[in-house]
Amino acid sequence: MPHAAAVFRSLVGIPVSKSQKPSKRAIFKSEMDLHLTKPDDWHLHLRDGKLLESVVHHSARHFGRAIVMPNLKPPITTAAAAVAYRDSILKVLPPDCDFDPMMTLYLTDDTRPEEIKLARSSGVVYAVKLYPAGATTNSQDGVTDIFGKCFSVLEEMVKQNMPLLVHGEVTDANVDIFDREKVFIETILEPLVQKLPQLKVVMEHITTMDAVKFIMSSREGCIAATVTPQHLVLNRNALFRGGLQPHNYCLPVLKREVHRQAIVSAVTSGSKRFFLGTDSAPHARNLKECTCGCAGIYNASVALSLYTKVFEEAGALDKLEAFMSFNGPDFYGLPRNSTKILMKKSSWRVPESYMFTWGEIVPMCAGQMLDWLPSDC
Ligand SMILES: NC(=O)N[C@@H](CC(=O)O)C(=O)O
Ligand SMILES: [Zn+2]
Ligand SMILES: [Zn+2]
Repeated sequence: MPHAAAVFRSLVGIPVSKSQKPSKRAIFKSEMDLHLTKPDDWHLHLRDGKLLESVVHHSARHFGRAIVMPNLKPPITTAAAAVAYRDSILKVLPPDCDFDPMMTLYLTDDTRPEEIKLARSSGVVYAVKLYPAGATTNSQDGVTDIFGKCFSVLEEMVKQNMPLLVHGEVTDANVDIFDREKVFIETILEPLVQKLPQLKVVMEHITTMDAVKFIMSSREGCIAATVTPQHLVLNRNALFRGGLQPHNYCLPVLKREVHRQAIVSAVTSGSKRFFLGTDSAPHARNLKECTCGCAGIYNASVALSLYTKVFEEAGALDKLEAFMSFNGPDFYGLPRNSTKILMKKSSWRVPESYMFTWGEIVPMCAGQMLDWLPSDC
C-alpha cells in the first residue's frame, strides 16, 4: 500500500519528498489541479418531463454514472417502468454523452418477489429503494411495514444480490424530527440486518453520528452509506440564518454541528464504507419559497466543488478520489470508471438561479464563490 501522502502527491503532480505529510499550509498556498477518476453519483433525483431536460446536463457533464431515484409521480414500481424511465433520460442527454443512468425500483407494500427477478434480468435496475410511507418527497406510496409486508421481497433481493437503498427516518409524528434517523436505526435497520445479514444495504444521505457509528460497526462490503454535500458543509443553523432559508431545507433535515463533524471525519478517514451520493433534488423555486415548501436541495452543479473543499479543509485530499470514484463501484461490484476529470483550483461564482422557460431552480450556495471548478481533462 503506498503511503497516503505519496498518493496525495501523485494526485497533485508533485514529486514525493522526504516530508511525507502534506501540511495544511501547503495545500492552501499552492495552486494545484487534481486529476481524478471520473466520479459517480450514487443518489440522484433526475425527475421527468421539463425538469429532467433542465437538470440532467449538470450531472451528465462530470459524473460517469448515477443511481437514479424512483420517486416520480407515479413512482417507478416495476422493471418495465424503470426501463422506460431510463429510455426517457437517454433521449434528453446531449449527443456523444456517455452518462449511464442506473435505475432503481420504488418498494411498496405490494411489490412482489417476481418483480425483483424482472428487475435483475432487465440489466438496468441496480437497487430497490425503501421510502417509509410519508417520510419525504413523493413517499406516500412507500412502505408502511417493512417486516410485515416486504419480507419475501427482501429475501428475493438477497438471492439476486440486489441492494436495498434506505431513506432512514421513522415517520411517527411523535418522534422529534431531529431524532428520526437515530430511531430508524434502532427500530428498523438493526433488526433488519440481524434478520437478513446477507442483504446489502445502503443507508442514504446520512446525517448523524449515530448513523456513522452504525455503519462503522456493521459488516464492510454489506452495509454502506452515501453522503451529501449539504450534510458535510452545513449544520441546522443554515436553516434559520438571517431568516428562514427554504433552499437549505432537505430531508433528513440538517443536524447539529457535532453530527456534521462526525460525518466529515467518517468520509475523510478513508473508510470504504462511505461514498458520494449528492441527493441533488431539484424543485421549482415557487415550490420551495411558499407556505409549505418542498424538501430537497439542488446541488448537482456545486457538489464536486463542495466535496473537494471538505477534503481539502480536512487535509485529506489524498482520500477524495476513493470517496468520489472508487468506494461506490467497489460496493456495487462494478468496474471503476476509466476516464478522468480535472478539479481545477479556480474560483467561480454559483449562479443565483438557473432560468428555464417553465420557471427557475435555485441551486445550493446560490450567488456564493466556490474554490474548485470541475472540468474535463
Ligand atoms: N432529500 C430531499 O429532501 N428530497 C428528495 C427525497 C429524498 O431523497 O428524501 C426529493 O425527491 O426531493
Ligand atoms: Zn431520502
Ligand atoms: Zn434523495
